[in-house]
Amino acid sequence: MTGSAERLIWTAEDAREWIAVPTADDDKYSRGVLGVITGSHDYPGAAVLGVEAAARTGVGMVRYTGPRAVGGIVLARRPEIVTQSGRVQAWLIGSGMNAGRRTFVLGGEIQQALAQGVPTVLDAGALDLAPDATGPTVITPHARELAELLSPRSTEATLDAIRADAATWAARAADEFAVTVLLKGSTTHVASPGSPSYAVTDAPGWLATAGTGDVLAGILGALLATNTERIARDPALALPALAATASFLHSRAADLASGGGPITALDVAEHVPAAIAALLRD
Ligand SMILES: NC(=O)C1=CN([C@@H]2O[C@H](COP(=O)(O)OP(=O)(O)OC[C@H]3O[C@@H](n4cnc5c(N)ncnc54)[C@H](OP(=O)(O)O)[C@@H]3O)[C@@H](O)[C@H]2O)[C@@H](O)CC1
Ligand SMILES: Nc1ncnc2c1ncn2[C@@H]1O[C@H](COP(=O)(O)OP(=O)(O)O)[C@@H](O)[C@H]1O
Repeated sequence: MTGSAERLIWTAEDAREWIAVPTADDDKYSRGVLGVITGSHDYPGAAVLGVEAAARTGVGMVRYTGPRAVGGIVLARRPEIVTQSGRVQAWLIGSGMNAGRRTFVLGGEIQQALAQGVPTVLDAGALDLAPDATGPTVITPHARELAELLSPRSTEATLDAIRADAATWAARAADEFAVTVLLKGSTTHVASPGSPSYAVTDAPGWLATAGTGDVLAGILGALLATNTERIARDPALALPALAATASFLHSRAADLASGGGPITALDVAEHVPAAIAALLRD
């Protein structure tokens, strides 16, 4: 089995280093534009949640270019979102989509996005595209999705095996696809080829509710879009650090939203600004 045995717990001190705080010289384009292709007729909510989370993580602009009908729903929640195509610094693709129902047109648009080679998050219904990724890429499966992804390549990659040794399987998938892997769960494991592996611990169990993974993908997309220079300089350092930071912020936003009680996914997205402020303040 390949992959690093080293595993580090990601802390607030680590995460703080990866928040790009805007300066007086910044404008919306210099801060970074995140392109988003998510949601579907079946799961429009996933697009709303990811876009909400990205916008609240802090980014110059979010361009939503997923299915047009979904774009109307996204705009109804967030009029700040731009639905015209244009240049982007990073992509978030796949939340709320079904790979088996990808139309020819949508598949072409996703391939065009991937061909740009900019930092990309592949979630849910775009995980099958991990082998096609050309740029710096983070995939964000949960254990079942990772089993589906790996099982054609390894008969050992069962759901039970992955649950029993999540860190090792995250590292194995990272090597297999040459991407950064963020494997979701009560502990989230981040692995990247040639880099140390990180674990994000202490997430509240209340996070186990529909749509919180879509929120995490949005947070990560915004972090990639706002850190493109650091990613270009040293992708092996930056990608796993940004993935672990996204998971850390997600968890802290959930704590703030919860106060010890239940949460919804949208509550988590709404508390991301306070989680970032606390990180920068403390
Ligand atoms: N608001 C939105 O738009 C939201 C949109 N979302 C979007 O949904 C998409 C799919 O996401 P998902 O990972 O949840 O996979 P999903 O195919 O549903 O299930 C996988 C497998 O789980 C199992 N299973 C099912 N029910 C079970 C049960 N009661 N108890 C135990 N097991 C159960 C069942 O397997 P089985 O047990 O049948 O073998 C099933 O095959 C993804 O694109 C995501 O972004 C979500 O984020 C939610 C909010
Ligand atoms: N028991 C748990 N304790 C803490 N966090 C959890 C737990 N179960 C799941 N999570 C987190 O909740 C999120 C669920 O994401 P995901 O499985 O993609 O759900 P969805 O597809 O509904 O958005 C992930 O960030 C995961 O790490």
